Amino acid sequence: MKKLVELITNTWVLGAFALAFAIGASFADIGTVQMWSFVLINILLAQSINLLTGITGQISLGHAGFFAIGAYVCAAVLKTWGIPFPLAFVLSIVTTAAVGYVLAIPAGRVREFYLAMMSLAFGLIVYELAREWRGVTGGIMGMRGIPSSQIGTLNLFGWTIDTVWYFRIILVALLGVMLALRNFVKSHFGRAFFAVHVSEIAAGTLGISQSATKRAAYAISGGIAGLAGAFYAPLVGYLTPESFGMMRSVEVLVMSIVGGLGSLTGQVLGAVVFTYLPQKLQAFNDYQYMAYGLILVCVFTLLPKGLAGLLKTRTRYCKFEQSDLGQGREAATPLTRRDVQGRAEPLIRIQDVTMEFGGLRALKGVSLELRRGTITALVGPNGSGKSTLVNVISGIYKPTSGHIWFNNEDIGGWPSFRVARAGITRTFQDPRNVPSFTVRENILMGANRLYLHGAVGAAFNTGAAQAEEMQFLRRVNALLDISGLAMHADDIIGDLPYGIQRLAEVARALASDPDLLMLDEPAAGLSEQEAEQLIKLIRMARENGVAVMVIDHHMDFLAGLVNEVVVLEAGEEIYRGDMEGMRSNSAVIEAYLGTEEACHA
Ligand SMILES: Nc1ncnc2c1ncn2[C@@H]1O[C@H](COP(=O)(O)OP(=O)(O)OP(=O)(O)O)[C@@H](O)[C@H]1O
Repeated sequence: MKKLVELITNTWVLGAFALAFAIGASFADIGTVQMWSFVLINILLAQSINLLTGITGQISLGHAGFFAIGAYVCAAVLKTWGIPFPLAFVLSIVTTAAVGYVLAIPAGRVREFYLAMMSLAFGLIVYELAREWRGVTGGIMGMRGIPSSQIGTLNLFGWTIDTVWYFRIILVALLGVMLALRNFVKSHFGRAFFAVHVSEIAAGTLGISQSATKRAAYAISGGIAGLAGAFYAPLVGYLTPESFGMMRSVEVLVMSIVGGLGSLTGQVLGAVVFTYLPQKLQAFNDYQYMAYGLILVCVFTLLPKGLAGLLKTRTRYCKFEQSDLGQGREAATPLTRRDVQGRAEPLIRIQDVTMEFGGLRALKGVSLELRRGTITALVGPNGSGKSTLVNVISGIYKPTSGHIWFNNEDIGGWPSFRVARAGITRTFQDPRNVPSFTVRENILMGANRLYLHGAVGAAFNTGAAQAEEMQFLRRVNALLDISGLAMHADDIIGDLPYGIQRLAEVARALASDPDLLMLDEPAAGLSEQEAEQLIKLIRMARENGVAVMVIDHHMDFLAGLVNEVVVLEAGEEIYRGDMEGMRSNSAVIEAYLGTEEACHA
């Protein structure tokens, strides 16, 4: 099955299919070709909502709003200005992308039910505008006289575009959009979009700006839906608000879910089914919506991954597979070697940092310096403020007061993505990988902050984009080898044991080539062998000049690994020095007394 799916989704095979349909359109009756065009428009719509909802995780209950804007803008400029229709299409795309970008500003700040309500409101506002802005849209009486392929009034520089040619134009545009989307999804942008979907906090610590990612997703998704609308207007030649109501938005979302959220191939299946199904169900007369509903319920319960689940295929989030990397090419070094000699000044200086949560002071004027090429352990009883300190340094919390000096800048209060881009990375107490990604894709995501090529390079899969991806994949390979994860490289990480997920998260943090690496209880739940691999990774980071801070309760693990220990108690530093001194320090013993950690210590 996998081979079959790979075959039918191969670019050349898809091209051959498209060519067959393009030629076949000359022999099919006009009604059939018109129907094919509707399928293509629905595929565009499904791809558009899939990018926003399936990949970026931003539910959209008002997607028909973008479709409507695209259609009305195209229709209005074609009717009133008489410009060539490709230009009208560009205007539709630009307008809907701009609307999407602006909508993302409020929508990007809310989640779940609030986001659903906001997107619903967007769809309703556009629908009401279409009904009430009679001067432009014709209101409920509709907009007539749009140059149409059906009645032969659509022209391009004197060439009349009939239904068959119009279908061919939509087909070419759709293929272009799908290829660009496929390239985009497999790039660091696709991985960033999905990272935001899974955990906005973790995405931030990988250098991914949550708000910029959402704005980009809304703009691209809006632009594609706008293009679908632009194609729709001359196809039907007549627009009424009823084509863009709430039902249309729901239909688009359902089409994408039934096809398989997240799957590009699934969207094609969903769109085909949902263009033909309502027609076929007309045979049930008054009961057609009941039959429609029943089919939906069955699909949702029996096929949780939609029709794409039947194909047993998954969307890849990486441009190359292991086999593409080639054997015997020069091995990459996993980290850039930082010169430590003669750099006595600390890499990061935490100065008098206080963090309050309401009335609770989790950190009380903590000061700390970390140097390149050293490992510092941060220990202390539960609730002493260790994770809070890591959260403050990594930009997840804004400190109530104090400074964090890094490269001569006070980064205290910077957003997490900015901190990560500056070279500070971390792992979490509970690993925050992307469960549906492979180990390789997860680790590659760590390199996100280092990519230089932009969205256009990613969509067109330029040579520079490929070279960069290849370069980071080689680094990932080196990290896979060092961490002992090579045999799991292409396994889905969510299916693997906890210890492997933890190791992969550490490898992912290292893939960002950080200056400062902070590990929050990295050894918890690891087997002895996995703990050894972890130690190897941490030592390798130190040898390359990375400053490492490790929170852990396991003194056996820390002993022999760290250069310095800092002990926190109730948000204050109570000890700083070596492991030996810590074991005999009375303040430390008192802090731990009666707790489980005392036994370890
Ligand atoms: N977001 C938050 N809101 C309110 N209180 C918080 C928040 N985060 C941490 N705290 C509180 O701050 C204190 C320090 O918590 P923190 O998680 O930093 O401790 P810790 O030393 O990492 O503990 P553990 O070893 O159990 O992880 C605790 O009292 C905790 O309840």
